[in-house]
Order: sequence, then structure tokens, then C-alpha cells
Amino acid sequence: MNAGLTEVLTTPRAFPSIELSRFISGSHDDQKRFCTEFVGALKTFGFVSLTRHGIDDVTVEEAIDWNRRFHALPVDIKLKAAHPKVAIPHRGYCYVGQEVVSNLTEQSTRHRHGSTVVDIKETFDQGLEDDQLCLNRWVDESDLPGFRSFMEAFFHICHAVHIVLLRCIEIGLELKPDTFVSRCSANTSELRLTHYPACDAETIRSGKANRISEHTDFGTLTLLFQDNVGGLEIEDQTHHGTYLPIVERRGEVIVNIGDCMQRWTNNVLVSTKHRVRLPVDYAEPRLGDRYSIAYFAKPGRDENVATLDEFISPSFPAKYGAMTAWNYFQARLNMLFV
Ligand SMILES: O=C(O)CCC(=O)C(=O)O
Ligand SMILES: [Fe+2]
Repeated sequence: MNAGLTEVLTTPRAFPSIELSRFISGSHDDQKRFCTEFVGALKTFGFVSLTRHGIDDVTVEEAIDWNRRFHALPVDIKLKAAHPKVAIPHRGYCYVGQEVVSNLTEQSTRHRHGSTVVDIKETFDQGLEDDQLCLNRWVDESDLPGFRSFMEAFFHICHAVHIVLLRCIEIGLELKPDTFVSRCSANTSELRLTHYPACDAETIRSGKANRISEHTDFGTLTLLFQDNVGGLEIEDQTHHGTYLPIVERRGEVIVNIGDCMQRWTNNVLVSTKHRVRLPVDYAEPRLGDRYSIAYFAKPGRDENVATLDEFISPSFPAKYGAMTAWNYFQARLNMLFV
């Protein structure tokens, strides 16, 4: 293990993969069983892999391809859609080093080895098309014809999956219908295209940089689509500080719990730390490009992200106080842009 780096298990531990079609088109009993398994996996790992999730492989491949094509544009074109220097509005293109994720955890990894730990990634963030508070930023249509319309449609596809998964969690936790769904009907989620450029593997191995540093996601759930390069690691909930490599499987979407869901459920569902570093047993000197897409699903901006009454009892007092989702996200995002 390198100095200052947390341990990574070399043998990937069995990580659950379940078929969402069991909920979408199954009998009432299949649905119940699915929800119990889904919530069980989320309680254990904070993460789960879903297959047969209703988004066809061609659409996911096309989304990854748009990610490649966007990031292959010359920087001066990408900067037509530049993310502002400040955190809000969280829209548009961020160049490598603009966002500092290593600021995000309590035990900040930012100054490991006496210097800033950078993330070797560039990103493009997008919200709902008619969100007046945070307007999307696009390159010109002639720079990448078809990009905007595909991405706007993909955003809605992800929203639909988010709502289905919230229903599954409501059932799995035996909550009243709409407990979560009603809090997410105003869609303020964010879709992110990430490109991790090729780099020397040693830069990552030595701990001077990550593809993305340890962090938790902010919202309700995240839907993550990856190419086949690998490198995602999640913190083992039974041994904090130890990371489990997640080996990617074709056709899956990875789902993970975000901080708002942790707050609402009083830590019944925990927002697991994760990061992207080297693929398992990687011995090559160079690391190739990697592309992923994250849909950071969020509650409506005016929703309260305090612990819900359903999760409070004399033995489990509320861990999280009142705050609007908007104020919570601003506070978290401000840590990323310094
Ligand atoms: O690229 C990945 O696999 C993970 C990305 C991620 O965790 C994030 O953007 O929050
Ligand atoms: Fe993340």
C-alpha cells in the first residue's frame, strides 16, 4: 500500500447485481421481492448494479459516444459552454483541475503529500432544459449537431428511472407511497458527462492524483453508466477506509445512495464514499481514457432535507436538521470550487 493511501481489497467482494425488470413487469410478489433485495443491497453497500433496467444498450452506448465526441472537441469550442468560475450555476464544461473533489470529505485528502491532490477529469454538467434558475450551457448546434437534443432526451429517460427506483425504496422500506417521489417531482437533477483523460498510471498509483477522489454524492440517488475501463472503488461499509473495486458489467447501471437520502432516512441508507483510480491489478505504465455518465438525482429545491419523521424514534433521534435542498447543495458545491 502506498503511504497515505487507503487499502484496496485485491479480490473484488461479491457485489450484487439485480434485474430491475422484475419490478417493472413482474407480479406483485416479484415486485415485493425485488424491492426487499434492492433495499437490502443498498443497506449493505450503498451501491447496487441493476441490469434489464429499461434503458436499452444502444441508448447507453450512444450516450457514452456523445460523451466521447463532446470531450474530443477542441478546448476553445468546449469553453463556449464553460462552467462559471464559481459553483453556481453548476452547468457546462469544467476543464481538468477546475473542480476539486478531494475537498469534499471530512478527512480532506486534498493536501496529501503536501500538495493538492488533483482529479484528472473534465466534465460537462446539464440540468432540466427549462430550468430558469440554472440555465444549461451548450456549444453551438453546428459544433456538435444532435448533441443537445440527445442529451435533453436522455435526461428525461434517467428521471423516469429515478422515480421508479424511489418507488422501489418506498416499498422496500415499507413507507407510505410517494414519501420520496412527492419530494422529487420538481426535477432539479443533474446529468454529468465525465472524461478521464489518459495519463501515467504512476501518477494515480503514487496517490498524487485520482481520476476522481473519495467523495459522496449529494442527492437522493445517482445512476452511473460506465465504459469498460474500470477503476471505480466503493468504501466497504464494514471496514471503513477499505475500498472494494467494482468490476463493470455490460448493460448495467450502477445505483448509489446520495446524502439527501441518507439524511431523510437517518442513516438507514448510507451515502457510501467512492472514487475512481486504477482498474483491478493494473500493471501497465499508461492508463487509457475513461468515460462515464452520472445522473445525480435530487429532491426539489424547496424540499426539506431534514430526517423524516418516519425514521425518528426515542432510540433513533434525528441526526439531520431542517435545511432546504437548495441551501444544502449550495454549501456542498461551494466546497468544490475554491
Ligand atoms: O466515473 C465514475 O465511475 C464515478 C463518477 C463519480 O463518482 C461522480 O462523478 O460523482
Ligand atoms: Fe460520485
